[in-house]
Amino acid sequence: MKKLLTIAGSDSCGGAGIQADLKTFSAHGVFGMSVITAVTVQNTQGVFGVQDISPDIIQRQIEVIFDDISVDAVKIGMVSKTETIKTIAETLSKYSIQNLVVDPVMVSKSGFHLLQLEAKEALITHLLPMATVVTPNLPEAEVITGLEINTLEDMKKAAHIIYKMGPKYVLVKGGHLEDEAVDILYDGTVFTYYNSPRIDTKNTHGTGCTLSSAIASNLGKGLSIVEAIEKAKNYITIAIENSFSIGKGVGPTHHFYELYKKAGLL
Ligand SMILES: Nc1ncnc2c1ncn2[C@@H]1O[C@H](COP(=O)(O)OP(=O)(O)OP(=O)(O)O)[C@@H](O)[C@H]1O
Ligand SMILES: Cc1ncc(CO)c(N)n1
Repeated sequence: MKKLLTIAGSDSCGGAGIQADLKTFSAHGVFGMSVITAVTVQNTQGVFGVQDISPDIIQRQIEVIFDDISVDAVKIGMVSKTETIKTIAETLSKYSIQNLVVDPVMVSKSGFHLLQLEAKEALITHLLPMATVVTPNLPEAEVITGLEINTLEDMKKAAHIIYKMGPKYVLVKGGHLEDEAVDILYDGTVFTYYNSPRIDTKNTHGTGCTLSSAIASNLGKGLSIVEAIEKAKNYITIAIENSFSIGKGVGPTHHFYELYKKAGLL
């Protein structure tokens, strides 16, 4: 079985963060491992607090995994603050990482800062150059580039600027666009479009975490970047189509829809 690692924050209500990543890994038939960077106090209505894990414990979690297990792909999500980012980058650089998906998580859908404002520079300097692919949503791409992004042309411009920061590929996600959910991949030369109709639901908690973990799973299984994103886009679209309410706010996507259907559990 392929072995996947997520380095991210815990979401107590289970729809985003580490919990979404591990569910996505399981749905892809890969073995999921986790290094927790921060514990959030979170439900479907918002994020109400955060406790960062100490850099030493983050470093040692990463080291014991890589010293023991060969990891086929890594996904990085919520990294909270500068010290955490530097620790992750320094520790990972001691190992040869095959596939690294960096989801530059900044602000939750409810508006909570999951990345401290001053940590943006560290994320750009230390994590983006290590990434196989970086997956900003529109607000994140705006913060990283300083552009205002409203159109597909703006998304392409942003992808170009982010590409220059060092990742091998950039995927600018259009989940925040009005009509269609178009994601654009840039490899330094060619733009590849991934289109899906906009699904009319409020239950989109953890869509970004789920997509980036699905991409990491597919890269870990040896798919090319274009195929890995194509399959991941298909997976997230089905997960959003079958999303559901669990509380009073923004509900999670369905990580296991296809599997449950096959198993007769729906
Ligand atoms: N309503 C929707 N209908 C169809 N696809 C969507 C919708 N919302 C998001 N997506 C898709 O989900 C994926 C994740 O994109 P999105 O921009 O929502 O990430 P995100 O904002 O980082 O998510 P989060 O911060 O909640 O984890 C993309 O492929 C995007 O196109
Ligand atoms: C822990 C965590 N990571 C990422 C996100 C972004 O969806 C979230 N809401 N919570």
